[in-house]
Amino acid sequence: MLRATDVTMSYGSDPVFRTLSMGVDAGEVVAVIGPSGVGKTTLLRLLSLSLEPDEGAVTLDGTDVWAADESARLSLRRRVGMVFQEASLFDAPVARNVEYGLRIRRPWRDRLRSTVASLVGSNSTADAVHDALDVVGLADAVEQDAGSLSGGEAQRVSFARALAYQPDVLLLDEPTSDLDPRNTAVIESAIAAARDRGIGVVVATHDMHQARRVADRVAVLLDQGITEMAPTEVVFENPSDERTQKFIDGELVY
Ligand SMILES: Nc1ncnc2c1ncn2[C@@H]1O[C@H](COP(=O)(O)OP(=O)(O)OP(=O)(O)O)[C@@H](O)[C@H]1O
Repeated sequence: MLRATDVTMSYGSDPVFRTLSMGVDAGEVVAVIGPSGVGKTTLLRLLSLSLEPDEGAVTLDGTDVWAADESARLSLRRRVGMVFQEASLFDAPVARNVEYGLRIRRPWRDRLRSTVASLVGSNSTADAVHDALDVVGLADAVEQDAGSLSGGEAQRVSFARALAYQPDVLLLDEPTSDLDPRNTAVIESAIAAARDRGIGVVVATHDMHQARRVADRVAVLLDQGITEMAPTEVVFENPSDERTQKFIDGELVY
């Protein structure tokens, strides 16, 4: 569904990727693993359609995103949600924070439709907010002020905000690196719930155990490219690339 093909990318004269290719399909979880500084965040920015590659193509359902005009690109971008390493909520009730994702991401026609629906008593926005919060175990926190949440709860609300508007693809950048095991488990089960709803999920993580727990396929990012992309068991049990094996065995020092 979402694909980067032969992408080359540099910051100034510093190359990050050379002819990198990878993708995610609907209803699967792909984990991107690799050492710190290898380019996981840069890859997610490419997949979020906010960073244009120097060369190569990023396509969503076959449409070349950077060959499309500005308004088509905006529509494509709306189909992709992102959760960052740190939650950034504003000081308002939890429900308002989750709703915010719906408001900024939906095209204006949908927004108008949902405003009209709420006027006639059918409140699809409230349902979507409640449903997304339920997935992260915070349905009871709708009225709570976001400023009073713990770090882990705030991250769960960030996830709910991204989930609420039903993206086709969800990108997660180290979503649990600051969380305790309980909040990590909640986010991991929310990842599975997103997958079960047909969303394609890409999660960048430095935690190989997490990749093993959540992913259907794993992409290994090393040496300015994907050295291996395969079903999770294959990558961990029987990788075909020697560098992948060394990375997984902890023998590659960066
Ligand atoms: N805006 C930028 N301008 C210049 N260089 C950048 C920029 N963003 C990232 N880089 C460099 O590109 C490389 C890849 O960075 P990136 O943040 O994508 O890696 P990462 O794998 O996500 O790292 P980490 O796991 O530490 O977050 C790094 O060398 C980084 O210093």
